Amino acid sequence: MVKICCIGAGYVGGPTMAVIAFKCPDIEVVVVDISVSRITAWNSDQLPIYEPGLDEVVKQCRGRNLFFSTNVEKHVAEADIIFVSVNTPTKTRGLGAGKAADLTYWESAARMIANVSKSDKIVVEKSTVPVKTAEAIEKILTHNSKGINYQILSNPEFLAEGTAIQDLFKPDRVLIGGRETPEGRKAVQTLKDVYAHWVPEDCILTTNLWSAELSKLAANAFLAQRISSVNAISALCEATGANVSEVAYAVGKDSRIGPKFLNASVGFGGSCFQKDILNLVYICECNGLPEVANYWRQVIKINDYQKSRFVNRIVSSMFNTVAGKKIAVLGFAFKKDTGDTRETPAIDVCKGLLGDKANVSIYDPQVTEDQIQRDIAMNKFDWDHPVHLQPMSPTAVKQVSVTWDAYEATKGAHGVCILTEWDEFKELDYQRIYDNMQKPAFVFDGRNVVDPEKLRAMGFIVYSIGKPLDAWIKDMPAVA
Ligand SMILES: NC(=O)c1ccc[n+]([C@@H]2O[C@H](COP(=O)([O-])OP(=O)(O)OC[C@H]3O[C@@H](n4cnc5c(N)ncnc54)[C@H](O)[C@@H]3O)[C@@H](O)[C@H]2O)c1
Ligand SMILES: O=c1ccn([C@@H]2O[C@H](COP(=O)(O)OP(=O)(O)O[C@H]3O[C@H](CO)[C@@H](O)[C@H](O)[C@H]3O)[C@@H](O)[C@H]2O)c(=O)[nH]1
Repeated sequence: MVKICCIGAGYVGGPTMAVIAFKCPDIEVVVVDISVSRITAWNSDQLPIYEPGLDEVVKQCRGRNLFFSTNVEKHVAEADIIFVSVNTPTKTRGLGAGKAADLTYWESAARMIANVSKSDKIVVEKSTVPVKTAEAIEKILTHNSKGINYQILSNPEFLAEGTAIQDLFKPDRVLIGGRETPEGRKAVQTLKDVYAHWVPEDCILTTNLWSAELSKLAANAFLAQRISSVNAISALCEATGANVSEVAYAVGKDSRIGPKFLNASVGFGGSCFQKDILNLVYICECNGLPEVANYWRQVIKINDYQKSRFVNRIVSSMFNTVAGKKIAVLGFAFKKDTGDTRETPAIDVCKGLLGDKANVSIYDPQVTEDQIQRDIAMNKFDWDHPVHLQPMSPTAVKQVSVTWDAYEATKGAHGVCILTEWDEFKELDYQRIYDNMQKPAFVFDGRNVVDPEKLRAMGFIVYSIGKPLDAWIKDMPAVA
């Protein structure tokens, strides 16, 4: 029986390995992690991450051919194929701080593999890494190899959170990069055979190592660029009376452009886009390509602009001050159908409102108060380290309250901001919300979830990203 071990039981390691175990009953899969609490949760009924469909997949194969363990070294030593899916945060100190990927966790995993291995291994980069990481890893592994043959493959993951199981069951493509040597090709074929259990052959792409590593960064940069493009246009729509949904629809009808990923929003969030673009920017700079670096940096600048533009709209609409006012925030996760808050635009929006002394009352169906308080207090990029290495829970910010009910959050509020596109926010009883709010009652829709005309008929003053402005808001000073 082929044995797979995955180092890192996070948002990627957990679901990807669960699906491999589910689709390949003839393979034993063990997911290992240094975080005891994560592994305990994977072995319980309350999985550490919320992802539609994940519970069923895990229940089907846990204890059969899927195992979660903290015994990292034992399972690495026994495995034929080792996936490495550990954190690759943005560096906060030293050379490349604020841009370059911090490969501390990757390097320590590679050194541990070199120390404990007694048989040949295929080591698979699952984490998103800078181009040429495989070369560095190869050096670490082979430096003291005791005659062991290591083959490094790059197999970046393209799943999106909230749809991870669907994406893994039916991926657009699986990408495998390897060395162009007989041993390298053999290793690529071995991994291809794993995916071939359920992925059609023509969807499994094989390339050289560097193409695979770079394709992951490039794909995320292209995706994020689409959002920044439509968000940039949303600002112009507001200035001119155009409607961003109509513009995006018309633009996306061009088959060369396509309709997906053109939803204007308060800004993109999530653990990947910003981190991976910063990483790309740094690689371009290191390769003497400042123009290319600046081109991609602009995608992040527009994203930051969109978030601050949103906060400024709120403050300027409400007589240029939110001090002492209750602002309800509906949605804190970075997108719907996940409890993940990493780099969520809600953090920046809440910090902006708190900076103007608002009282913020937050409701998200999947995010706990503890998580929200940690996120608001945490320094930039600290979130991307194993949980037990993150700073301890800080003193709670008193101006922030968290509820488990949208009506409670909005009761007595002066304004409501919608920051995540949870389906349930479309179905709320907005008349009830209006009746229980201070007047004038404002809705700031950062996800274009509500029908502005319906809410205006109830009496709300509504701001929807990229949509024609309410007369009230139009009269307020322009903001940036
Ligand atoms: N989240 C996504 O949607 C996504 C998608 C594609 C790629 N990626 C990439 O995959 C990688 C992992 O992302 P994630 O979201 O799963 O992160 P995560 O923080 O959820 O999981 C990483 C896990 O690795 C563990 N870990 C760190 N060092 C370890 C070590 N030396 N030994 C054992 N365990 C160790 C941590 O405790 C943590 O549980 C990153 O490089 C990320 O950029 C993420
Ligand atoms: O039209 C859109 C689409 C997305 N978003 C926002 O963009 C962010 C990212 O969304 P999404 O890409 O769906 O989720 P991620 O889980 O971050 O997935 C991205 O990042 C992963 C990690 O690298 C990749 O594997 C995926 O392919 C890539 O889509 C979220 O805040 C979304 O709300 C928009 O604002 N407008």
